[in-house]
Parts: sequence; structure tokens; C-alpha cells
Amino acid sequence: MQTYTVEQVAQHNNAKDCWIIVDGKVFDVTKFLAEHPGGKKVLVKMAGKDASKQFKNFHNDAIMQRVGLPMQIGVIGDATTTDAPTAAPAAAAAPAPVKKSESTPTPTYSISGYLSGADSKFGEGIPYGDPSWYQEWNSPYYNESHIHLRKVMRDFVDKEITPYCHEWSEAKAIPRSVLKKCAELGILTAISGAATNPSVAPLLPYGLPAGLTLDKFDIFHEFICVDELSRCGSGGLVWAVEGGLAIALPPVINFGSEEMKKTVVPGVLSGEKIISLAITEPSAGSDVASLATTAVDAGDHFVLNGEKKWITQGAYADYYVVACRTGGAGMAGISLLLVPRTLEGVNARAMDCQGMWGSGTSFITFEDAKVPKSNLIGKLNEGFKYIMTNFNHERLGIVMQANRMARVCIEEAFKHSLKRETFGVPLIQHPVIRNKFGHCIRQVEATHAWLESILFQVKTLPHESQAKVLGGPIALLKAQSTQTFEYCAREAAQIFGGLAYTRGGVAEKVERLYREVRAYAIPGGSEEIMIDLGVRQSLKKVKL
Ligand code: HEM
Repeated sequence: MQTYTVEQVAQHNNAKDCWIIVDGKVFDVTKFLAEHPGGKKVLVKMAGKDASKQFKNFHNDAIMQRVGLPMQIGVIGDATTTDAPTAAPAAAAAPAPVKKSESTPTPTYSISGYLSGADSKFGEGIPYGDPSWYQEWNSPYYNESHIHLRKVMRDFVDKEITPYCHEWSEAKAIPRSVLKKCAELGILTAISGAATNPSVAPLLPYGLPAGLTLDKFDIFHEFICVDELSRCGSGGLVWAVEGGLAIALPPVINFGSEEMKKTVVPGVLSGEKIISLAITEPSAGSDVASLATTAVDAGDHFVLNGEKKWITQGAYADYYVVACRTGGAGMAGISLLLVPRTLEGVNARAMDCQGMWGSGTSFITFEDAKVPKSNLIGKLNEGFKYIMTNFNHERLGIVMQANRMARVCIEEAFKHSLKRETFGVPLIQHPVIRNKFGHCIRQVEATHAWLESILFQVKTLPHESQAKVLGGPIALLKAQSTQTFEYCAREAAQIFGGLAYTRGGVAEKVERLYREVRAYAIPGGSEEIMIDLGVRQSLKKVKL
């Protein structure tokens, strides 16, 4: 890229010929002046000058990448390299697909005393903006493969996802190409439960991310994928990638017939098809056992009737995993059916929601839909058990997302509080602001530590005993994480002030996350139910 001196840039100092410098990069903004949402004058005032500080005051990194970099014409001084302009999402270069058979060799990383040396500092260095093991802390949970994975994930999300989240969210549509890129990188395999079930290994269209092999994969790799994806600060994006997949595919993988797996698994893990879990009804949410959708035995098929509400990705899914009543009242009469969207009598419409835009939240109706008997998942009337098995994994996913989103609130607000000045000093110099951060940080770090401890149990305890031992703590942790998220979203929004009251701009992520809190606090078991369940489960071990 062309190199300029500060003096050369200084000559382009008026509205007809306007260059500015931001972080050593030179931009010709002449044609952009009339379009600049912040106005022409502010830019002309900085014509020919270094506007790094002013730029950072009003914009986020995504604006630089999406709007700024295409106007870059050079760099200052002897700098010879810079970030190349990123093309629009549709044309952006896709990551090289992870072929199933050949895994990329994992680079060797120096780990002495777990994490040290060149890899011991990772991320932007904003205090508590990343988990402590990203920043010099020792940890017993991670090895070289995790370190490599977090870098692969961060590079991907920073380049292909975060800069476009605002645009996609406002359009309430996430391009299908995003899902395909995630599939090719191996993310869908990593977060769907498919990597830990050997029965579907021959059906996987792509390998795992970062050169991971199935035998080396553990729940902490899954955690890193979900955590790094969630750093984009858009629950809508995360759920458009995995909101259906991570909860609807496990019943198929774990209890479906071989034929069913062959039909469903390759399509959804390659991002070609979308699968969605349909449990909740207009009048049955956390109280799953009282659901009213019925599937009546009619010989070689079931006749399905009922309504499902708030179904993630349902608006555009190809398959639904539907919980329905095939037996008597209560939990013993529930089955799971795989229902193709194309079946006559199946209709879905998008719902208008507070947040999670683009994730296809839907209302679905089944009206005399004839579902072949071969679409029964597992055994008749065993559906409640399958749902419960799934719930712990689902809740852990929610915790991973909610806690990273709480962390994003800290990271974004912290960055802002270092720059924004009030009463002559940066915000962070005010004790009242530091107090807010302290309370956010202690909750996020505590949640993270408990999550890691539970994930270690998932990794090491016998599978059969996990539901009994971990169901209660996972329920409590879910409530802990969503209350933490709610707290941090509120405090970050307060720190940003008016900036977080309007959509877009420096507080873009915080404003959006503030509207997405309820989507975490309610589904997968509301906070009220989770807290009670956690205590009730613990009572089973006590003689009263
Ligand atoms: C490469 C250079 C620049 C680009 C690409 C750019 C782009 C943008 C964009 C896209 C927005 C809309 C943000 C949103 O609402 O989401 C914006 C707003 C704004 N920009 Fe810039 N800008 C640049 C340089 C500057 C500079 C140097 C200044 C100040 C000296 C400035 C001041 C502002 C202000 C005050 C706003 C309104 C912020 C608000 O709504 O709170 N911009 N800019």
C-alpha cells in the first residue's frame, strides 16, 4: 500500500480534497463528506490531520472495517503493511473448508506451566474483556489445541461476522452464507453435539475447526467456539447459527434411527438445511409436561395438530423436532417427531420480537399434518426423557453465551470509559463508574469459574450420572448467568448514557444486547424455575 508522510497528507486539507489519518492509515474521504452520518463539517475540520482520537470517540471497530477501510488510500511513514479493505459480506472470501479426512496440523505452542510465553496474552487487553486464561492466568482446563482454536475462532468472527452484525440485525436477516462459512470451518459440528457421538462420525460433512480431531475434542473446545462466536455481541446472530441446531440435532443424533440420521445430519451440518426444536406452546413454556400438541396414531402415520410459539429459527427451518402428546396426561405421554417443513398442514410465520433479530423466532401451526411413523425419534412416549437429557446441554450453551455477552458489555463500556471525558477526566477516573465495573466483573468472573468447573465435570463424570449430579447446579448456573448478563447490560448502558439509547454507533453492541437479555432469562427454563429446580434437586440428597 502507498506510503505518505504527515506533511503530504496535510496538503489535502479542504472540502474539495479531504484526507484524514486514523491510526496510521490514510483515508481520502472527499466523496464521503456528503454522506457522513456525523456531518460534513466535523470531517472537514480534521482535513489533512490526524483524526484518530476523534474517530474513536464516535465510532466502533466495525465502522472502520465496513465503511472506513474501503476508503483507505495508504499508510503513514515507513509502515508498509496494513489491513486490506474487506469486501462486502456476500463477496468476502470464505474460510477454507475443513475437509473431513485431512485435518490441518495443529501448530505447536509453547506451554510451560500451562500457559506462558508468547501465547500467554491474547485479545485486546481490556481488563476482564476476556477470560483470565487468555491473560497470563494458569488453568488446568486448556491445552495447545484450545489456544489454537481460540485464535482461529477470533480471526473468523472478527473478520466475517462482527463488522456486519448491525447491518444484518437491522435487516432482521442473517445471510445463509454465514451459516455455510461456519459449517465449513467446522463450527456447526463442534457445537451440535455431533463431535462426541461416534455413530454420526461417517456422516460429518466437514472436520472440526483448527485441525482438531474427534478423539481430541472436548467440551472446552465447544465452549471456546460458543464463547468466541458470542463475542460478536449479537444474540440474533448466534441463534441464527446454532439456536436450532444445538438443541434440535442432539435428539436426532442420540435417539433417531440410522435412516433419519443419514437424511438429516449431513444437510444441517453443512449449513444447507436448518433444523429447529419445537417444544414451547402459547400456553406451555417451562412447564413442558403440560404441552397440548397432539399426534394421533392413524396406522402408518400420526396426525399432528397444535401450535408452537417462540420457536428459534422456525421461520425458515427445513425440519422441526416437535414435542407432542402421543399418550396420556403429564410427562409420560410425550413423544418427539421429526417434521419436515414441506409437509402439508405445517405453517410457520416470523414473530416480531424485542431482540434476537434474524434468528427466525416463529409461530408454527400443525393442522392435520400426516407425519410418517418412521419420523418418530426414539421410542413412543419417551420424548420427555429425551427433552430433559437435552436441556442440560442447552442450558450450558445459554450460560456460555450469556456470560460472554455480559463480558462484552464490560469490554465495550470499559473501552468507552477510557476515552470519554466528563468534568475534565476520563469516565474511568470517577469512583462511581469504577464501582459499576467492579460489580459487573465480580459476577462475570464468578460465573465463568463455576461454568468451567461444571464443564470439567461434564468432561470427566460418567455420562449416566451427569443428569443426576449436574442438573441442579446447571439450572442454578443458568439463572446466575442470565442475571449477571442483565446486570451488566444495564450498567454498561448507563455508562454509555444516551449512546446506548440509540441503535448503531459506539454502543451498538450494548444497545442490542440490552434488548436481548430476556431471550436468555426466559427460554430453556426461566430464572424462577431454574432457581427452584436447583434447590429441589439438592434436597433429593437430604433426609428430611
Ligand atoms: C474514515 C473516517 C470516517 C468514517 C468511515 C466515518 C463513518 C461514520 C459512520 C458510518 C457513522 C454512523 C454511525 C452510526 O450511527 O452507526 C458516523 C457517525 C459520526 N461520525 Fe464519523 N466517520 C469517519 C470519521 C469521522 C471523524 C474524523 C469524526 C470527527 C471528527 C467523525 C464524527 C462523527 C460523528 C460526530 C458521528 C455521529 C455519532 C453519533 O451518532 O453519536 N467521523 N461516522
